[in-house]
Amino acid sequence: MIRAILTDIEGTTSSLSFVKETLFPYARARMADFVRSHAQDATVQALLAEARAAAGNASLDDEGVIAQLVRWIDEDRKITPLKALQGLIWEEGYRNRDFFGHVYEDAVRRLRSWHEQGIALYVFSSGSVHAQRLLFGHTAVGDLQPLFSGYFDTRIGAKQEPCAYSAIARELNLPPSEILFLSDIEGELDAAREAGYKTFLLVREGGVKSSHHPQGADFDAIRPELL
Ligand SMILES: CSCCC(=O)C(=O)COP(=O)(O)O
Ligand SMILES: [Mg+2]
Repeated sequence: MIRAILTDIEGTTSSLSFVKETLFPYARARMADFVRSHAQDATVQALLAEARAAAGNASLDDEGVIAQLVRWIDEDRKITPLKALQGLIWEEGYRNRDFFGHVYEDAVRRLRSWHEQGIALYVFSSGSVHAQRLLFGHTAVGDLQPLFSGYFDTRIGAKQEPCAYSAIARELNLPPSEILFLSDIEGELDAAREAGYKTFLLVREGGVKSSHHPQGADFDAIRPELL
């Protein structure tokens, strides 16, 4: 019996195009100004130090770090300090209503229904926990944060490593076999399955099918017998 559902965001609850065509360009265009204007902020300083470590170059100056961060955005690298900085930049975008967090209608409906049934809902995304809360807190249908019991990002581990899913199960205090993980990426589902989770692949528009995970086009394809 499934007691908790852990969901990915990009390509799963939310469209790839919202992340790649709205969020990423918004942060890319503002990264340099944001870093320069917050260079004295302790949180930003710590993230820049983490970015230098991830780049393997402790002596990079701020302009060098900015250039590295922009390269990572262009390469869609899931580097933890980059993801944290993007979240801080997106905060302004949500606050100014430059965009809403995109969540598919079927995902909103099923998340609400599972929440009503008492199934605990969690998020696991490469986007920072702050960015996850912002996205679900500012959707076109309102604040969806009350549906979720918790959020995880790559600070707990990489999404294609089974140990990340084991660590999340420990945090949830649940056996992995009672957690269903939803994602659009087979490698993430393989890692979750190796950790003992149940899995479901979302094959939304342009998505890639799997030979070995239950799958469907949207959340409505997640049949009650899977839960
Ligand atoms: C939290 S919204 C932005 C998502 C993001 O930055 C990203 O890289 C997508 O990662 P996911 O693990 O949700 O596929
Ligand atoms: Mg995804």
